[in-house]
Amino acid sequence: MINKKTWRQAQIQRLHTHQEEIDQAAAPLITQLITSPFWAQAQTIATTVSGFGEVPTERLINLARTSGKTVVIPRTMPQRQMVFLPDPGPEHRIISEFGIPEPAFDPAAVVDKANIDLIIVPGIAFSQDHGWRLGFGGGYYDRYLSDYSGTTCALVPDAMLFASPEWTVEAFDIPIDHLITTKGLMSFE
Ligand SMILES: Nc1nc2c(c(=O)[nH]1)N(C=O)[C@@H](CNc1ccc(C(=O)N[C@@H](CCC(=O)O)C(=O)O)cc1)CN2
Ligand SMILES: Nc1ncnc2c1ncn2[C@@H]1O[C@H](COP(=O)(O)OP(=O)(O)OP(=O)(O)O)[C@@H](O)[C@H]1O
Repeated sequence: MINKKTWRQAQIQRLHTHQEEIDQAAAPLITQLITSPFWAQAQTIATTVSGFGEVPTERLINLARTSGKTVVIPRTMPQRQMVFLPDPGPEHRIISEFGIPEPAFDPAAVVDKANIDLIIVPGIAFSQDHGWRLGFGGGYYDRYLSDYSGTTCALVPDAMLFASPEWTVEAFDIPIDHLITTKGLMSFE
């Protein structure tokens, strides 16, 4: 098996060439998400502000807000830690050193992970055998999810879906509970 870093770089390149397909998959994937039981049951939802090669999340953020849910988005912290804060909206986000719009840090506003009902986890590749996930390589979500007990899901366009992991699954990797794919919902709980 080729090394994880090489495989990740190739997959990121691949996603860049599939941006149109990813953008087109967004609407049907989001429809599946908002009609799922775990969406209905979630009051506080964590998602990301998407970048290039990712499923666009802005519409999803708006849909959650208009259905009265609280949307929290990540802020990266030193030592590859991450916290979630309420989304202040597009105009009030601050661009991080990685180029990702984030909420300003306010210790009093950090949302405890026990109070996050559903985390929509970003990634670049997912496996349909067990819901394994590969991200951009920061390890932020693996660390964050290691003691998270709520529900996780991911929006997975075809270019991110693999029959089994083509990358190396490691001891710290946390599988995703529900993959939302163009072939339907795949649950691993
Ligand atoms: N839209 C979005 N926001 C997100 C994530 C995401 O995947 N998507 N994250 C999901 O985790 C967190 C940020 N993830 C990051 C992952 C890696 C690096 C990083 O250090 N990149 C290095 C190269 C890493 C390496 O190859 O070792 C760099 O850019 O130099 C930064 C942020 C939080 N916000
Ligand atoms: N629970 C953890 N505790 C400590 N270190 C961890 C943990 N999980 C992952 N790491 C470290 O983080 C690094 C990156 O992990 P990995 O390659 O799985 O990232 P990723 O899941 O692709 O990225 P991300 O979660 O940021 O999207 C690894 O070198 C690993 O040692």
